[in-house]
Amino acid sequence: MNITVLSLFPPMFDGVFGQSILKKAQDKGAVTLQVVDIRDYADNKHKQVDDYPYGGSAGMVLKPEPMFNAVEAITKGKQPRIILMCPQGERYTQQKAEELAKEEELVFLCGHYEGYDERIREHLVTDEISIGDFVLTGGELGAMTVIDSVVRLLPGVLGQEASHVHDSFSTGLLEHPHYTRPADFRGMKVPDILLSGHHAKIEQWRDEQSLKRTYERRPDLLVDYPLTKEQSAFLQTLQREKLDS
Ligand SMILES: C[S@@+](CC[C@H](N)C(=O)[O-])C[C@H]1O[C@@H](n2cnc3c(N)ncnc32)[C@H](O)[C@@H]1O
Repeated sequence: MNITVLSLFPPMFDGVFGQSILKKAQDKGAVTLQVVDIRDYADNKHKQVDDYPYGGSAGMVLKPEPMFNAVEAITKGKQPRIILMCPQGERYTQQKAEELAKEEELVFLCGHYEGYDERIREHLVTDEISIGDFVLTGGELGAMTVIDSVVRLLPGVLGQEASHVHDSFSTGLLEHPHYTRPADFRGMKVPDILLSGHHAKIEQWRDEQSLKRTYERRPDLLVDYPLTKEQSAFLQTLQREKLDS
């Protein structure tokens, strides 16, 4: 996969792209990550990329020319998804990460200041993504978040066993709890079942814990979740326990 980010602050990406899974994914050849300075595509003498809003109001607005110029130069002959980071966009989910991970080429546009000229949204982009109902200073942190979540899904990036298939949201539920050594830490003990070596029972415990955790923390995820007969029965037990408590 090739990912290009358009930003007014390219150095912000140095740390994140140069560490951990994003670095490994590049080293393995699973992804190329490129950050382009929008200012390089400004077509005026002073490399101005923003201007006052028509109609007047506080803040500056990103001009259309640099964004259009940059996208046209980068995408020559290709038709990649062009993703605008935007608090007014579709709220980002694991399902969207899985969808984007199937693409060969992605381009991210990071806004700044008060926002960007509306013609960018209307005529340049294919997707608008919000990483949550809050406002960041710029699209960079959002783009990093989306890129990280997409790249870890690419084949081979997380190693032989694709551990992300068990991650929260990938299954539709929250993931079960994890424990590691020591089995007894200051009197806080690891559940006996995990030390039993009984794989089928451990799987059942994990499945139930995943359901319990989702029921307690994110019951909204259960609304459309296709429960098995066993899961329905376990959920009813949890509901009865709640009523009795
Ligand atoms: C200060 S914000 C502009 C907010 C805009 N005035 C509004 O109210 O919708 C500047 C830029 O940060 C990015 N941004 C802010 N919040 C975001 C969010 N929740 N998700 C994705 N990008 C965000 C966008 O690229 C946005 O253009």
